[in-house]
Amino acid sequence: MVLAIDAGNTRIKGAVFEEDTMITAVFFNAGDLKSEVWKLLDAYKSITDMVVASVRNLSQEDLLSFQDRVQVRIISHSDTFPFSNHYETPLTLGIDRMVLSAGAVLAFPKQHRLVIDAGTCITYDFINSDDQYLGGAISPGIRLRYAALHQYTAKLPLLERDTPLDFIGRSTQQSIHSGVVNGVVHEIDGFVRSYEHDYPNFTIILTGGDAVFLAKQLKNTIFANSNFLLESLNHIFQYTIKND
Ligand SMILES: Nc1ncnc2c1ncn2[C@@H]1O[C@H](COP(=O)(O)OP(=O)(O)OP(=O)(O)O)[C@@H](O)[C@H]1O
Ligand SMILES: CC(C)(CO)[C@@H](O)C(=O)NCCC(=O)O
Ligand SMILES: [K+]
Repeated sequence: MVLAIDAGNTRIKGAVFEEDTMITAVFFNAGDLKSEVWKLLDAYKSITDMVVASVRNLSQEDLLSFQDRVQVRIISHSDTFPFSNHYETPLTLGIDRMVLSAGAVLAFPKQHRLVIDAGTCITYDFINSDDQYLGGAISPGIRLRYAALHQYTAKLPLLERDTPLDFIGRSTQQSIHSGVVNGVVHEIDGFVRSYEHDYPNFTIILTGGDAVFLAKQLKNTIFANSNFLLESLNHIFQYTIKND
């Protein structure tokens, strides 16, 4: 069994895989990494490997403390990925974006793919059918947009994510919901249209903490897979790392 760890900007996600099947998944804060991982290692004695993708500075000491129990593999830029990286600054490309792109190549061979990760940030990653990673975009995520409106103004309240009633916001609250949520929906629909202009056919993968919420509101029929990064970590492990 494999324990996949996705250390995102806001929270950490962990999942246990038996071959291609996810057995369990948990969310926790960075401060609870050690105790939460040990809980899983104790509950699933067959876990032999732990694969970690992190965009944050995790305590190396914490990670190394698991070494006696499992083989710890921290994904880095020097690992082998199933695409050629055409980013102009490949070493600054986020590890999460690299893992998602690798997962897209492995799960959807021989086609153009657009990965949209709606998390703390919204990232767009495009990998063409020749398995060349071209790049994409980074914009603020939904929670970040609500927080920024509140933090950088005197009058705007901090609101929780909610579906806008209409594109015309008829109150301060409705204006904020429309601006943030419809703004993101139009952004995604707009990016998809731009890509469609250059690439008539491509597979869209929508993931991240806001994926399910957004899928309901997008014009395009896009299915959300909230676990795509964890599944990609498992995929990378099964198909590449294990044989290294
Ligand atoms: N319990 C939750 N805690 C935080 N964000 C949540 C939660 N449930 C849904 N969300 C939504 O998920 C988004 C954050 O996504 P996610 O959890 O994927 O971020 P993350 O852990 O920082 O990962 P990443 O850095 O990969 O984006 C927020 O915009 C928020 O609206
Ligand atoms: C954009 C984020 C913060 C999204 O998690 C992460 O992928 C990251 O830190 N990226 C580095 C910059 C880049 O990808 O070009
Ligand atoms: K993200």
